[in-house]
This record gives sequence, C-alpha cells and structure tokens, in this order.
Amino acid sequence: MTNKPSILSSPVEYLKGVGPLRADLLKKEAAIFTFNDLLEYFPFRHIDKTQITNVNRITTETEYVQVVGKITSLEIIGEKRGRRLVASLHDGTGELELVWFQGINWLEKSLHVGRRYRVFGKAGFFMNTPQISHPEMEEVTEGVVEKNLFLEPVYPGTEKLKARNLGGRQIAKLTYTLLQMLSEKDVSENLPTSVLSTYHLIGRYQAFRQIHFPVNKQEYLDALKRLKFEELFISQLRLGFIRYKRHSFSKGLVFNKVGDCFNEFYNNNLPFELTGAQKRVLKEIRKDMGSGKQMNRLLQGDVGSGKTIVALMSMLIAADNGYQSCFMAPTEILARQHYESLSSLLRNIPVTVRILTGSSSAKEKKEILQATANGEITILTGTHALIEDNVLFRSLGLAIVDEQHRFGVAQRAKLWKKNEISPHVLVMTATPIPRTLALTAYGDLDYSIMDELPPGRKPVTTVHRMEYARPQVMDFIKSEIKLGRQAYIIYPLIEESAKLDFENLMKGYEEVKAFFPEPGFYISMVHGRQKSVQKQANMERFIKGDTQIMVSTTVIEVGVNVPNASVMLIESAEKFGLPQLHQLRGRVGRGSEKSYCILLTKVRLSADAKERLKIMCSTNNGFKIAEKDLEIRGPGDIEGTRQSGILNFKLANIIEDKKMLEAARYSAQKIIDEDPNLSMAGNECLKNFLLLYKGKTVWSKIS
Ligand SMILES: Nc1ncnc2c1ncn2[C@@H]1O[C@H](COP(=O)(O)OP(=O)(O)OP(=O)(O)O)[C@@H](O)[C@H]1O
Repeated sequence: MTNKPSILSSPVEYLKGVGPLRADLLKKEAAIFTFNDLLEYFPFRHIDKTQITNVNRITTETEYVQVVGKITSLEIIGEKRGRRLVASLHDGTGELELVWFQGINWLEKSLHVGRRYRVFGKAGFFMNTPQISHPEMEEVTEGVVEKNLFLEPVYPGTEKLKARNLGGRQIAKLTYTLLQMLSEKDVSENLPTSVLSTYHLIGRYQAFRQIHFPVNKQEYLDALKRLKFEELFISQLRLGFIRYKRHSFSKGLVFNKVGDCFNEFYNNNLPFELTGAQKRVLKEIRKDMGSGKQMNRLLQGDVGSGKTIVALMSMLIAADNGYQSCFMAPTEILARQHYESLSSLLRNIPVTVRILTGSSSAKEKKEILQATANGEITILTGTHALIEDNVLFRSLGLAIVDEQHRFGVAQRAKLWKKNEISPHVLVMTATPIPRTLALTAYGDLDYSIMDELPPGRKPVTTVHRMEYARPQVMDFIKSEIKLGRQAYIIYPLIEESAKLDFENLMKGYEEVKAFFPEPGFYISMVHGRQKSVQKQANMERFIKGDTQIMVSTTVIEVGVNVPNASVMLIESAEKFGLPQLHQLRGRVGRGSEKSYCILLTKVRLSADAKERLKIMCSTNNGFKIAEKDLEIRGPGDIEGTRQSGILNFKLANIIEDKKMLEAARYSAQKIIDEDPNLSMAGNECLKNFLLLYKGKTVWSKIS
C-alpha cells in the first residue's frame, strides 16, 4: 500500500498569506506547523452574525447586535480625555449612535457620511438613544449583505500573535483561504462508512468547513459532533491497539499452578471469608497470570475494600510457581504496614517476607539485596527503593504497585525490566477513578473493580460542623474514647506554606492537649517534618492502642489501617479536595464499630466547598464521589492525568461527552476484534490515516 503525502501535511508557510515570519510565529505560539494543524486549530466560539437587527428593536435587554444602515453624520467632539468620534447611523427604523475614543483621526478619514455599513457590537443606551462603542465596521453595498450572513469564528490567540498582526481575525482569514483551496479529495475520510452511518456523522471535509464557517448553528453542531467523535474514536483505537498488542504478542510468565502456599493460606490461614468482589478479582488475576501474556492490570478498590489480601494471594500464586514478588508502596508508613500485615498473615506459610526502604541501614540493605538476588526472599515490600538499579531479583514474577497516582509510568516501566521476561504488573489504586477517566487515561491497562466492602461494616456517619460547635465535637470524641475507641484529628497541608501548616498543626496539638487533660487520653502526632523512625514510632503507639488520639497532617491519608479508630475529625475541611476527604474518612469504619467523620469548617464557605461537604455527607461510595469530583473540577485538574497527555482533547470533553466516549470505545473495540490488521476494504481509510498522521508508532508495530 502506498501513502502519498497529502496536501494537508504541507508546511504552513506554503499557504498564501503566511510566509516565513508568520509561519515562525504560528509554530511557536500556536503549534501550527502544517495545513492540517491549521485546520485543527478550532474556533472556541462563534459570533452570531446571521441576524440583522432593526434599530427600533434594540432594547436594554439586547446584547450584541448587527445593524445595517447609512451614516448620516460624523464628527469629533469633546476635548482631551473626553475627545471622541461620534457617528449617527440610520437604518430606516431608527437612529443608532456609534462612538469611538481611540483611533479617532484615522476613523474619521476612513468612514464616510452617506455610505452604507454593517455594524456589529454590544448595544447600550445613552440618553435614551441606542449606542455602540467601538463597533466593528464594514462598508457594504446594497443587496450584498443579506447574502453574506454568517457565524464568525473566534479563535484562541495569544498576546504575541495579536501583537504581530496575527490575531483571531487573521487566523480566520488564513483558515478561510485554506478551505477555499481544498477540495473533498484533499481531506480524506478517516472513519469507516459503517461508523459514519451508525452514529449519523457527517464527512470529514464537510466537518472542517462547518466547524470553522458554519452557515447556521445546526451546521456547527453537526461538525462538532463528527470531530469530537473522531478524536475519541482515534484515541480509543490507539489504546485498544496497545492492549491488543500486549494480549497477542507480549510474552508473559505462565503461572498455571495453584500450589501449597496458596492452598494452605486459603484453607487454614485466611482470617475471614473473601467478599464476592475479592473472589472475582482474584479469578481475573489468576486468569491473566496463567494466560502466557504479561498482565498489566489496574485494580480499583474503594477505601477499605480489602485490596491487601488480593495482593497477598496473588503473590502466593507467584510463589507456588517458583517466582518472587515485590510490593511497592508510596510511603514508608504504608510499606511498613504492608510488611507487618503480610508477615503476620503469612506466619504459617513457608515464604520469606522482607522490607526495604530508604531508611534501611546499610548493613540490612546489603543483606536484603543479596537475599533478593539469590532468591531467598519470596516477597519484598518497600518504597521507591525497590526500583533502584541495584535491586536485582533472581526471578521476579509479579510486581504490585500500590497507589497508582504517586508512581509515574516511567517508574512502573523500570519494574518490567527486572526480569528477563517482564513480570506481571498489578497496579492498585485506592482512589476510585471515574469510568470515563479510566477509559481514557488508563485505557491501555485492563482493569478490575472492587466495589464491595467486607461484611459487617457500618457506613461511616459524616457530618459537617461549624467552628463554634468545637466544644461539642471534642466532647463527642471524649465519649467515644471512653468507650475504648480511638480518634484521628487531621490538619490540612497546604504546600505553598509549609511553615504555616506546621504552626497550625502545633497550635492544634496544644488545643487538643488542653481539651483532654485527664489521664487515659494520650496523643500521638505525625507530620512531614519528622524523621521516618519518629513517624513510625508514633504510628506504632497509636496502632497498639497506647495512644488514643492521632493528631496528624495528611501524611496518614492513604492506606493506614487501625480498625479500632472510630472518629475522624478533619480540621478546615473546606481546604481538602473530595478524593482526599474520602481517603481520610476511609481510615475509620474499618472495624465493626459504628464510626463517624466530622468535617469542621469556618462559617463562611465558597459554593464549591459547600458542594464538596454536601457530597461527603450524602454518600460513602468512592465511585460516586470520584464522578462528582470530575464534574466539579474537570479532567484537567485530576491528579495524575495532566502529564498523561492522553486527555488533551481539542474538542471532546470526557464529562460532557461521556456517552460519545462509550460509543467510540465500543466501535473502536469492535474494529480491533474483527479486523486487527485493518485489512478489510471498509477499514482502509482508517489504516491510511493512522499511518499518515496518528498512532504511527503504536500501530505500525502491529501490522
Ligand atoms: N473479606 C473480608 N472480610 C472481612 N474483613 C476483611 C476482608 N477483606 C479485608 N478485610 C479487612 O478489612 C480491612 C481493610 O483491608 P485493606 O487494608 O486491604 O483495605 P484496602 O482496600 O487496602 O483499603 P485502603 O485503600 O483504604 O487502605 C483490613 O483490616 C482487612 O483485614
């Protein structure tokens, strides 16, 4: 198959009206390198110039108007700062006053009394006369204007572009010139006919014309729909091909045995019955690991849904097949917690569990590295220290990464290289990701969901209290502690001002101490300025129940598991985002006791903050909270997605276009299933497009 370079790949300087200087600016300021880039530089809105308004119809309610009439007078009046050019325009129904405060002399020369103009601008009233200041003016001849009504595109521009006479207007002109040059055959269709007809989409060429210069609103909407679909479809196709490639071609270790370690643990050591969700996910993982392909699975579990046990049992499968595992956590506290719980759960199973972190002593480190390299260690838990180059495994079969958001893709990839055949990878995240995000940002991974909590858990009761209710809140905490429970009191961490945070925390600590002077109320404190050992020791005292209150910044946010804690008080709760609040709340309600989360705030709150607190008080479901969070903040702000680049859609918005995303995913997957080489006649257009512009690297390796 040959691919002729398309006219659309021509450098932008070849377009009439561009030239080297402008081309340089377009490249630097707007990333427009080719004709195609210019076509895909979309207007962000249109000014409606499809209507002509009669002057006598202008009211105080009217906004932008377009009027056609004759100038009947034109004069400069006033002095100094009040100096202005005033014109009267008559359209046969009334008089419109036009005023300019700048460019007066030049305008006075270029406008002419007695000639006809099309005038556009924001209407106002001055002494009962409708008026427009600084209107757009265009001289028109009789009869022409009515044929020339349109929606004018407005393009995003930068100050630099405007300063060099390349503002939105000029870009519109260039785009217009380009579209005049192009014919339907220059803009090849890239979507198969079946897709076009299923979703009632207009052709690509037509879509480009209509998105820039629609004759009416419907034309614009049709174009928008078509081009949004294309964006989502192509991105889903690329992600789908990555998955397909992995499923079809990657070589994976085959773990087909469930042996003594797993069975002994499952039959005699598992302290509880697995939930349905845990069983289902384990089945998915077993299937992946036995398939002969490398597993790359994202496990999303709501807080407290019991991911650790799933991780543990997966590692036992690896062990039964003669392979080592590593379990990587984002913080030292968590790594240690995993280590403690794995060691305790596996105490009767013949496997060796060790921990390696930044604070392991040199001697310990040396010994662990040696034991890892010669295969004596079955499960190595730890922090980032695990991916350092000097950590060599004899046979790493499974790498588990806890908390997706804090590890970059590159760090994950480092793990893959730690065995001749890449180990299976299980990424666990405790902050549910809305489905739309999962489909786009993590669409290359397979994923499992754990949306069921272990039985016997009572939903956490969440309330919002104002600062003035603090004494009652503290009394409540006291009463819970008297019942033998423990409480967290959390202070926000605003990164811009670490010093202020620290001061707040210390002040808070003193206040808490003052509230609980009597014996029996002991306090632990954990914050970012403490050394690891100190943090660990304080945490340990709380875990053991030696202290009843844990005062902390958000360092304890993820993963901490103290089932006896039943109250979570969050100070200045308005300063936290929804996922963080949900994570924090997840630290209570982990035992069988009734638990409470109190969101304490000052009295005056922003509308957004109120909304967040309302959501927190109304649901315990992390998946619902994640959806709401996405709605409120938009995808650009969701942690971990910005750098992925995959969400940088030009037109589509994964929140508003959720349904379209599902449809695009469905049809992309259908094509991959039916015709992975894109060799069927109907898919040739897609193949040509992918080879020419997008996804080349991804796709060409498959074919
Ligand atoms: N099937 C089950 N039945 C009863 N208890 C369970 C079950 N599975 C896990 N647990 C217990 O629930 C608690 C939470 O489990 P785990 O720490 O694995 O949760 P998690 O999913 O990692 O939560 P988070 O992300 O909030 O830390 C633990 O005390 C664990 O022992």
